[in-house]
Amino acid sequence: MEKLIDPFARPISYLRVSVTDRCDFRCVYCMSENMSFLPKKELLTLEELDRLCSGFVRMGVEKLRITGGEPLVRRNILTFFRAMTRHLDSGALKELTLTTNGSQLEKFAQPLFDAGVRRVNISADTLDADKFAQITRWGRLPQVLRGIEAAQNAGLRVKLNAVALRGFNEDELLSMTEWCAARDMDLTWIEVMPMGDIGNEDRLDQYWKLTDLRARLAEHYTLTDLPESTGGPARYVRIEETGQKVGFITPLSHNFCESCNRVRLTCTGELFMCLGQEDNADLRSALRNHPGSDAPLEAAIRDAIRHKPRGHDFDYSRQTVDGRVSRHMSHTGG
Ligand SMILES: Nc1nc2c(ncn2[C@@H]2O[C@H](COP(=O)(O)OP(=O)(O)OP(=O)(O)O)[C@@H](O)[C@H]2O)c(=O)[nH]1
Ligand SMILES: C[S@@+](CC[C@H](N)C(=O)[O-])C[C@H]1O[C@@H](n2cnc3c(N)ncnc32)[C@H](O)[C@@H]1O
Ligand code: SF4
Ligand code: SF4
Repeated sequence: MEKLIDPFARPISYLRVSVTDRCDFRCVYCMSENMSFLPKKELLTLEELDRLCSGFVRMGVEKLRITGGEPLVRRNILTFFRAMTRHLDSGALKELTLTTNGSQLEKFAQPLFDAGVRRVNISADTLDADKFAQITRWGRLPQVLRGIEAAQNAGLRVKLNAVALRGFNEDELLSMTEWCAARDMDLTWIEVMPMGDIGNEDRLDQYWKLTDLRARLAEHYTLTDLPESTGGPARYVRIEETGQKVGFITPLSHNFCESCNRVRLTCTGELFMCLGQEDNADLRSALRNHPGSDAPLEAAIRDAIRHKPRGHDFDYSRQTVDGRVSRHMSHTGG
């Protein structure tokens, strides 16, 4: 079947899927404490998610990243992971992976490995238990640490994702780097993005520029730029002293969109062609209106890809948050 190519000749081979907007944490930069969630009937069923993802795989998607909200709080989510194993077995899908807050990994790490997952990105912005409770509001660090350990014991490669927050985790730059190095884990820093109204938090105050973070790291270690890219916004360096990889996701200070290879599906079946734009296509109707045939769904996907924009419009340069998008990260799936 003909592969998906967008108007800027970028092949679309990576689908990020948000399987729920719910979460057991309330990270201050992501959600308000009294966040309201979608009614269950709005969500795609696991069977519908399977049909959609399988359609994308037939059209050339080779990497599937499951995210949310917290993907592992979606009921029976393992059924979905196990259903995707058939695409790994056939060779059509090269990677099945997830981004998680780690809270449920003690229970899920082994079954995920058994379903074919080999790598997992776990989010943790601090290794201090009190600060962790403060930033996640509802999260508890020891539970996440047990989850990380379970993931490694199951054979999953772990990458830690940390949002760089000025005045919050600046002082942990070296200790977190060393903690990850000691456990053979890579570490990726993310700049905070203007997604969704989360009440009184001001992301401009929280914004810690990664060029500054990198310069501080370079005062202590020898950094070698790595040419590799996963087609996403992360750029990587190797720390020569520890051998580990450190990534920088700089959506605001670096333009990486030219090599974009991804689109994202929300838990309600909207396809967002770009994380930083509002334009989306309703795939749920194409799915529900044609239960017996996948052709209308495939046509809707192709049509959507024809509208993929060149890039995002986030801009902090004038010291106001321009180009912000109104939906939450947990809806689009960070
Ligand atoms: N602006 C922008 N940010 C993105 C995009 N994809 C990922 N991000 C950001 O990067 C964060 C981390 O992404 P991950 O879920 O760990 O995935 P990744 O970095 O693409 O993963 P790998 O490269 O496969 O390891 C996300 O939560 C987003 O904040 C994108 O397409 N555009
Ligand atoms: C939305 S979460 C979904 C998956 C899972 N709940 C987790 O936390 O890993 C995915 C990633 O988005 C990041 N994130 C959430 N809100 C963000 C924001 N406003 N700016 C930058 N990153 C954000 C989180 O830190 C996390 O690494
Ligand atoms: S970043 Fe992840 S863990 Fe934190 S509130 Fe958002 S979805 Fe939940
Ligand atoms: S901002 Fe949009 S175009 Fe740029 S990398 Fe992200 S999804 Fe792709």
